Amino acid sequence: MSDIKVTNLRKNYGAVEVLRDINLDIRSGEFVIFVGPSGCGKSTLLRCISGLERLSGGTLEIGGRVVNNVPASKRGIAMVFQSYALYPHMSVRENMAYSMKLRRAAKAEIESRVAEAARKLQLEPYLDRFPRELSGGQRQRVAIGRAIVRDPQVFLFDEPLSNLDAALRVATRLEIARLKEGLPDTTMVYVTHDQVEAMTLADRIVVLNAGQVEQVGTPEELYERPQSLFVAGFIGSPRMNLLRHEDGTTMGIRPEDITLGTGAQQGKVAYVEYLGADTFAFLDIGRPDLLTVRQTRTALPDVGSMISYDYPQERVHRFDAQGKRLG
Ligand SMILES: Nc1ncnc2c1ncn2[C@@H]1O[C@H](COP(=O)(O)OP(=O)(O)OP(=O)(O)O)[C@@H](O)[C@H]1O
Repeated sequence: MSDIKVTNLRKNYGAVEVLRDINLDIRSGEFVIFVGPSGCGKSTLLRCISGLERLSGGTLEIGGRVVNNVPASKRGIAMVFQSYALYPHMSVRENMAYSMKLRRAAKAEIESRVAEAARKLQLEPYLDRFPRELSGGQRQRVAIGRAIVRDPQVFLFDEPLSNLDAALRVATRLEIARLKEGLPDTTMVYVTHDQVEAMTLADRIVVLNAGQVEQVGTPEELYERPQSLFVAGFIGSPRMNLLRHEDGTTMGIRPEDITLGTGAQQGKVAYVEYLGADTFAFLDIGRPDLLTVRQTRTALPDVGSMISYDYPQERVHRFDAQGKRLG
């Protein structure tokens, strides 16, 4: 069992409270992703789970055991960072074998574990290369392989793909998705600021805001039923249109839920963005913010023209003056 239970966790640096009142239940084998704006405390929470940081309050349990005072090396976890930190003078094989050698594991066991990890991560052709002879994506896979070899109960990832270029990010993201399929019992906790990673990899996403949990849910729950204005504006790109009413309540409508060329409401096309499969039209509807409309494979409206728009009432999200979801 490798479930993680966080109860009333608090973390201060001196007088500065970075995390407060964090309560989380991460099930054994679950893939959970922390997202939130820069500085909200994602990495700090991950480091508290790993044992790299001490909690200022609350309890942390891994596999039913309180680990507040258990050192990082004894928690049965492996961590993969954004900087892969491979040993430059060791081959891929040696890098992956190193932790088991330190533990004085039997040679045959080391070999079979390294071979298994290399197979899972498609690193077999590179086992005798040195890190300098690998691409960034391959290096990151070696770093993941090094962690797999240790056979952790819990895998922690801190923005593992953020140093990779766009194409490698996609390829390595798919590797991580496959890895997750191949390790169904290993609990994975992952920090990212990339929405696509969060939406595609996570069983559940934890949205953090200023050191507190804002909402926990499946990608679909967060997208379809954001419980607060904060989550509504944070999850989804381009972001949800948020129209504030005089009574303080806010109405939200996602760009893809609006149709152009129909309906009684009108806006002036301020500009359009053509992205190939998608087109974004930005309408001036006499409010401070432009209305973003996402269309797929339709003719571009003319900039400067007036156009009608409509949206189904059942796609509208409503929030009270405190930013809480209504209904
Ligand atoms: N050692 C430290 N001493 C003091 N403050 C710290 C320390 N480490 C982090 N902080 C502060 O704690 C807050 C949370 O930092 P953290 O790195 O967890 O944020 P994050 O959500 O991971 O941000 P990012 O997305 O930018 O990486 C920040 O305001 C940061 O300045």
